[in-house]
Amino acid sequence: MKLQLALDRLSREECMRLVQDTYESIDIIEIGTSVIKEYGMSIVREFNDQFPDKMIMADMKTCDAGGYETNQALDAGADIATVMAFSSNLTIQDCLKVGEDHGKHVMVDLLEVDSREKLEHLKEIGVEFVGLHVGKDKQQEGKFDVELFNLVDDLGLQVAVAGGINENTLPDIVQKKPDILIVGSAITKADQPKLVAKRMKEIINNA
Ligand SMILES: O=C(CO)[C@H](O)[C@H](O)COP(=O)(O)O
Repeated sequence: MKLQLALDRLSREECMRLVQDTYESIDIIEIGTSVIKEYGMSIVREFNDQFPDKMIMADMKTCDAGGYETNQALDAGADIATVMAFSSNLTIQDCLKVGEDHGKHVMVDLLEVDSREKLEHLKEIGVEFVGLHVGKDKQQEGKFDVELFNLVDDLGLQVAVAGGINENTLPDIVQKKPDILIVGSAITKADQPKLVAKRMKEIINNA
């Protein structure tokens, strides 16, 4: 299980400081959608150059022009790009093809998806890696809950999880053994991000 630090709604300098602070505890750096919208691919390039030992996810949240956008992210140095599950099959398949051509990964973000049928369909069209995700706004109604795992049970997919995960909810979530635990605000808004990231990594390692 890997710990991914999600950088959202932060300046370039804040992102840099947070990664430096938490460096020892994180496995993957996520350049969040809001940060990509602010700085574009240049920040993906910069973080890839600065932190060659870490994987980079560019949270593109692509929903159209899949091949083009995935190429942008992977060319800039991202190891993983994201596409939304509600996109057309053609969009998702174009993203997958570009990922394959680069020898890199594409994660299909399941934001607002609650049908098992949809998951089976994604699998049929070649999807191997999905993200169970409670969106930032939806978190007002409740954060990531382990029941969400029912959507992906026994499908043989790689699974990332995200949506307000914190130190209190992490112990239950790690019991489900997702491949990637994506944590944003619980670390980035903490008074001591380094300490929180360290404790979360310990919970993951001890699971
Ligand atoms: O993709 C995202 C928002 O759309 C975030 O990366 C994800 O939700 C993790 O951040 P947080 O832990 O703050 O919810």
